[in-house]
Amino acid sequence: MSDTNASRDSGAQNPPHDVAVLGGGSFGTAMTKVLGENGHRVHFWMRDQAQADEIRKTGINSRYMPGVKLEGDIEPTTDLADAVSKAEVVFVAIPSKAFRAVIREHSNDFRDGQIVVSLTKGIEEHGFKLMSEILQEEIPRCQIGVLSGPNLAAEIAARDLTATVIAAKDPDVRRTVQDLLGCEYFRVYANVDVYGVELAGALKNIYAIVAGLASALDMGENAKAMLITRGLAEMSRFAVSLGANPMTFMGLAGVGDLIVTCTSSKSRNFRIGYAVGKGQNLDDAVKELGQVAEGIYTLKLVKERSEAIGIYMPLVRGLYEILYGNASIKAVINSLMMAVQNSDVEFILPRTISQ
Ligand SMILES: NC(=O)c1ccc[n+]([C@@H]2O[C@H](COP(=O)([O-])OP(=O)(O)OC[C@H]3O[C@@H](n4cnc5c(N)ncnc54)[C@H](O)[C@@H]3O)[C@@H](O)[C@H]2O)c1
Ligand SMILES: O=P(O)(O)OC[C@H](O)CO
Repeated sequence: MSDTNASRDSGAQNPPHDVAVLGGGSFGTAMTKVLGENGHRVHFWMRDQAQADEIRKTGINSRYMPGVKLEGDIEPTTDLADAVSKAEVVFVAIPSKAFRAVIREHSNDFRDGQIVVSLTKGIEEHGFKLMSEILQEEIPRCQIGVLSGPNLAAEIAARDLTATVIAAKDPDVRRTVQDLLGCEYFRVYANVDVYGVELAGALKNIYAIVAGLASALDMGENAKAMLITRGLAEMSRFAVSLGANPMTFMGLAGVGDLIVTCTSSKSRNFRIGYAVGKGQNLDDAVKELGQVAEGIYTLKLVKERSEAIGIYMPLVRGLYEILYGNASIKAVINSLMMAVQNSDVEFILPRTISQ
């Protein structure tokens, strides 16, 4: 599908490139739209032939982004090897549960030095691996990056002002992705803390579910602020203990993404929490959503991991008890509010400040 009228009026300065986007869901579609509008030729891979045919014919991915027209030089395809072979840079928006399998099956199709950027905000079940670690293991000869931030797909597709973060060790990767994606409504910041940026994107989904629950129960604005702030403290404590930079959690990929997913019903994780808060059972809520809510899987993994390494995460534990342990929401709230362990200490202050 090619549209000669599609322009780079959105502000990108660099010449057009061939890029691939893997994953035909909401976020793959949103990123394809940005890249197409920036004038790049986008090889947009999805597994469903009918969906690829629809996009080729109408420019619309009606299952995941109804009413949104993809403009520009977009090539929908179900041939992943072909998409990857033509691309200078590959963006991967495949849910974490399927991420490794797809990359492994096609690992020989990637080239030495090819830039591969994960857009996925999840953790692999076995071994607590992040997506960039999977890329490193499966296609070690590629240059790897991670994109994360407060990035609701529907708002990006509507060209609402948005900022994101590209994290990569290599400055060329960071600059290339900034050039490809940046435009008048999409601003791309850079960070070297790949692990922190990526882990923040996965962790915030847990607190979005908590915030959805709180919203369903009409808990009020004070409670919302408490949950977001204590969620930030909890996720930073966990991530820093695993090697992330604490400053990352003060940025877009940390507190920024936490705010947007904890305050918007456009977040699928928030919607799962809301549905459960209104009395729906988790499986039914997931079925009704019909899209991925990574937080329900991340929650289990983070609970196990935090207990294994001795990091105090009361919100994670409480949500786990509600979603997987049949605890009543009221009982969990009560135990969280009355907990004594650590709860009266907001920060462990540096000695110079506390004295
Ligand atoms: N939607 C957003 O606002 C948003 C924003 C930033 C990051 N993300 C992240 O992007 C990732 C993808 O999310 P999404 O919003 O596109 O999900 P989605 O539920 O909208 O779509 C998921 C897509 O993955 C495809 N898929 C599932 N299993 C597959 C497999 N085995 N092989 C190939 N394709 C498969 C589905 O067919 C579908 O096209 C998630 O990790 C999510 O956290 C989403
Ligand atoms: O819809 P969610 O909950 O998967 O959140 C989407 C993005 O991660 C928001 O930045």
